[in-house]
Amino acid sequence: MSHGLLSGHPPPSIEILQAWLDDHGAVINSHVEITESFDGWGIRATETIDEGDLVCMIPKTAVLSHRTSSLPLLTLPPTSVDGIEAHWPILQLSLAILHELRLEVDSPFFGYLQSLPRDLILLPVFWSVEKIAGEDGRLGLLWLKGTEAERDMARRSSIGLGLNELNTFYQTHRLHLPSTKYHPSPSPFEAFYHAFALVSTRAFVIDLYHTVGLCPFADLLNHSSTPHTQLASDKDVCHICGSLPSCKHDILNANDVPRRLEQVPPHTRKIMEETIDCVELKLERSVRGGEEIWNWYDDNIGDARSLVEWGFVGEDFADEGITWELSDILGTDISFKRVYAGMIASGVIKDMMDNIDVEDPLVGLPDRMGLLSVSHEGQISGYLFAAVVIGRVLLDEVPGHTELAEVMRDSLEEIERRANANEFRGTDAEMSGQTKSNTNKGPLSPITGQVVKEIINLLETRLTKFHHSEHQVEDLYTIRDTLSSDAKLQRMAIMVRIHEQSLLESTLHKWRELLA
Ligand SMILES: C[S@@+](CC[C@H](N)C(=O)[O-])C[C@H]1O[C@@H](n2cnc3c(N)ncnc32)[C@H](O)[C@@H]1O
Repeated sequence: MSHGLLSGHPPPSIEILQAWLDDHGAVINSHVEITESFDGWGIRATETIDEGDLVCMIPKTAVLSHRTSSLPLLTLPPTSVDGIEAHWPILQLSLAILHELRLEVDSPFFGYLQSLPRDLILLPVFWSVEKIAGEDGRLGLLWLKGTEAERDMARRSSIGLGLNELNTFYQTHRLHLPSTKYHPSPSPFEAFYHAFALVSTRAFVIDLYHTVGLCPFADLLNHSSTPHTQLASDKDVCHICGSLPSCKHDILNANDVPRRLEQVPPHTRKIMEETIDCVELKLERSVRGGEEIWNWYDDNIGDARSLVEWGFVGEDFADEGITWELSDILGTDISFKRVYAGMIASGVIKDMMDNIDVEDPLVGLPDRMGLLSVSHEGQISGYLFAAVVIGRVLLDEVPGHTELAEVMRDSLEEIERRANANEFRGTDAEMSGQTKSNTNKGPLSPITGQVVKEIINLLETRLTKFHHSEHQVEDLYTIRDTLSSDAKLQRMAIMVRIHEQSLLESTLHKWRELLA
């Protein structure tokens, strides 16, 4: 079933978009052009453009947000979904876009809206809807079983962005959307899904007033983890009227400077009074003529997040890796969680990690505190290691903090020494008499042996959660390559699975070697 929006209009037109951008005061570098890329559009340089030059500058009045849309402001509904407040801007923007799409040519944003993808973007959240994603979606979801994408979807559902939550939200609001000339009756759910997918794949955080919005032209840039540019916008505007310079809503400090602008140097404040508030894309490195200009969408976008939020699987694979929840390791026993929380708070885990001085350690310290993960380099996070020691090895005999810290540190040192010696033997077996110490021979100490077995067990269990977990990575490539050409969703899902399975298996191999 179709969403029924902009049906009967000619296909997206670059000329109409360009005329609309001109009318709205957008400044576009004369050496860039819209080009075909990834089943859609992207932006390319026609000549070399230097670092620091502008790609585009879009007045905030041309940003489509719940503030610039004519949809009356909605109030936050009472809801049983925890955390929906944080996602209210996304849902509100989705409704605003739906309203503007329902206005069709009567929307002041029509010249922009007509340029957006017309078909519903098949994000995994819609894959279970048979009439939308069909058999490809159903089978694709099976391939996502046990992957980070499945966990990410569950997390989004818990904060109000799953399919059921979207349905409940739209069910509540659809009757309150104003009738329009072209859509006198409420639009079907697919129409809201379409608007939501546009937000998920192309909205930016704008500022305190607009919160999130669609930024015409800037949203044409495709993503890379080695981008040329990223969107810049002054965020600290007045949250009531959106003004960047001082306004009547401001609370002033003793020097009559608005508190929100205290950090801004006086000459910059003066410039703000005289210029139009815009969002900007400036080149952070130069780009050669003919090259596509890449944007940066967010930190930590790996396969799974990229698929769940943007509907594609890139080549970057650069997020937090494979993750666990604390309850996966410690169960529901609150006493283990207390001990673990105490170890984090007292900095013991960080100290333990700081003491390890080997090349390419098996256990590493991730940027995010408390992250339980296997990183893309195949490193177990120090937090995961600690949780395994506390919850799976010491079991009922959890000793005091000092003793526990010693057990963990000794065990980690033994593991890293052994791994290092294995590496040394593996790479330079002929060199004799250079084994680093006697502790690198013979069986591991009982506690360390147990820790290693538990980590192996954790990784093996994760592998069994996959759909058809008996398949080897080579089998998966074969399955992917023999899929019919229209099985796009399954193909993406299998790629996510292949990357995660390969990472788990190579990590597992290193830990099994410790027992060999
Ligand atoms: C902000 S839009 C970029 C413009 C979009 N290509 C268009 O035609 O309108 C983001 C969407 O572009 C596509 N995209 C962006 N970067 C990509 C990449 N590296 N690989 C594949 N698709 C990408 C995805 O469909 C994504 O949801």
